[in-house]
Amino acid sequence: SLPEGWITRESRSTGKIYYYNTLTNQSQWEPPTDASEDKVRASHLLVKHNESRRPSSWRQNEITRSKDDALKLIQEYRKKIVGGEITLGQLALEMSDCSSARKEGDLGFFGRGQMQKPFEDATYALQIGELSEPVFTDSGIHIILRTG
Ligand SMILES: N=C(N)NCCC[C@H](NC(=O)[C@@H]1CCC/C1=C\[C@H](COP(=O)(O)O)NC(=O)[C@@H](N)Cc1ccccc1)C(N)=O
Repeated sequence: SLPEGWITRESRSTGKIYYYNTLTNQSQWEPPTDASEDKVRASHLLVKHNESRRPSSWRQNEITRSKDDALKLIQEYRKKIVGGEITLGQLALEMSDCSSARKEGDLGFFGRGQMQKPFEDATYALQIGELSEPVFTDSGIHIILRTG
């Protein structure tokens, strides 16, 4: 069987079978490797903006801040976390535009092929316990803490 989100498709032009991930819209000729062994765990704080793919969240019905303002906010949050003033989880609880806010930003374990590519690559590049720089996805701007 294929890892989560992956299906096989037949190429219209060549009739060859290829692999498509319905979660990330990735497509590739080679069969996706089963990422079950190298899963990671992370918490994140998401700040959405008016160019986000879904500019709405549990916190704010219509999100109108600009991408620049979202980045300024994320940088302020990151400074507070690095300075030890507050933890990412506590800040995510009140400020994250993701539904994982209610779990202090915890996303649980995930493998490759599940999250949007910039988010996945940033998380896999972190050491456990390390906090990312601002990460841009179609959802908005994130700071990510790798926890597992
Ligand atoms: N555990 C999974 N596999 N759930 C599917 C992930 C889908 C994936 N999501 C993302 O890549 C980004 C990065 C992290 C959060 C996220 C986006 C959005 C917020 O952005 P929006 O979609 O409004 O644009 N939050 C989510 O998806 C939440 N279900 C994440 C979550 C919440 C609670 C518990 C676990 C996971 C994607 N391929 O779009």
